[in-house]
Amino acid sequence: MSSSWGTNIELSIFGESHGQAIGIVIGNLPAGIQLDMVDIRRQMKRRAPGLNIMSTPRKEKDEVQIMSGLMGDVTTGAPLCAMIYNSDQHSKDYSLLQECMRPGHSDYPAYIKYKGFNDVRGGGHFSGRITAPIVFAGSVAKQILKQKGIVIGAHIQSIKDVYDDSFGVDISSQDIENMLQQQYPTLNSHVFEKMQATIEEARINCDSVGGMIECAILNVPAGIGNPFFDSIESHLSPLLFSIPAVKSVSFGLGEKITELYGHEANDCYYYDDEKVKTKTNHNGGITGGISNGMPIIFRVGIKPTPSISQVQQTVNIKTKENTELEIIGRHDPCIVPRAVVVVESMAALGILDMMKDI
Ligand SMILES: Cc1cc2nc3c(=O)[nH]c(=O)nc-3n(C[C@H](O)[C@H](O)[C@H](O)COP(=O)(O)O)c2cc1C
Ligand SMILES: C=C(O[C@@H]1CC(C(=O)O)=C[C@@H](OP(=O)(O)O)[C@H]1O)C(=O)O
Repeated sequence: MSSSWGTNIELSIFGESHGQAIGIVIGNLPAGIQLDMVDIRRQMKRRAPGLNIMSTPRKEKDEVQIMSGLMGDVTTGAPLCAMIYNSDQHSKDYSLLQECMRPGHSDYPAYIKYKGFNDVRGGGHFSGRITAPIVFAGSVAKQILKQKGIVIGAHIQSIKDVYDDSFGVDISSQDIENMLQQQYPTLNSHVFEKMQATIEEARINCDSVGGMIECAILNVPAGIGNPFFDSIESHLSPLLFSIPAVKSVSFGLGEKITELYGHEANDCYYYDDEKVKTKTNHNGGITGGISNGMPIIFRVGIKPTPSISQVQQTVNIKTKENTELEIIGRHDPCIVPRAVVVVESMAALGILDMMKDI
């Protein structure tokens, strides 16, 4: 398995859900960056499991231990290595899953690829748990970007068929900061109750639900990105698709833009004092693969959590028989609320990697 990424900064993630620890090494960070560890802890808590009934009951503190790259709270320029020890593994929940393949999870393709040696416990290296170190790295990236005025924030766009509003063309940094005061950010403050009820109904029915997350990256100057293979879309998408359970990524209006005429889809320019802006932002702040100075807006679609406790049809890979599976154990009835900060983190890492002069 290769778990490395980056052209400017270098990321290498490691660990398994039921192993001793998970973590990340971040190479090529600038030296002399003062990190706000209180903010990092707050970001880690936005993702941490076990906080309420919308989440897996697995209890992990997700406390980050820095092994290298910091003196005091200031980066030294050496690889920044962060470890998070696992403490609440219930590995016996996975005994049957060594042979009965969970529909929708990585078990079957991973069994084939790794010849049955892969660790299925808690999802092993495929686990959503591996997004904890991503949130650490993303929080560092967000802090570096913030010093350049770049602000990133995401909200729950939908849970199943319950929808929040979408970002407006004139979304400001202050709006993002206000939105992020909520543990589970939405733009319409009334909608989360309905979302929560939808998640709870699925949970009670031994089922799960998915949804969408919308993310805004503000104040990226015009001119970042490249045509073709290293467009902003091309650079961010692999990171976003790396988040377990992500099934779609779209920028601006996404697929909806295909329903419009050209005169509706085009974002017309105007001068606001000396700054060039667009009246609409259907292209999500990117044209020709390059930032145009408007907010970069994208959406990520997350599938319903695969591990559900209803009876499902599957195969036993050892006995080579069709069988039924009732999964026991601890699982998120919906991944979306905990993944909001993961999406922001991936966005921050992708943009930081593209801004080579930072
Ligand atoms: C934050 C987070 C939490 C997750 N929690 C669970 C979970 O409790 N149970 C589960 O089966 N999958 C969970 N997943 C999703 C699986 O890890 C994912 O579906 C699986 O690795 C297969 O990958 P794929 O869905 O991208 O194909 C979670 C994902 C994330 C990002
Ligand atoms: C622990 C986390 O989520 C885990 C993600 C996960 C999966 O299959 O992705 C399966 C579950 O693991 P376990 O069976 O050990 O409880 C979740 O709890 C976390 O996100 O920190």
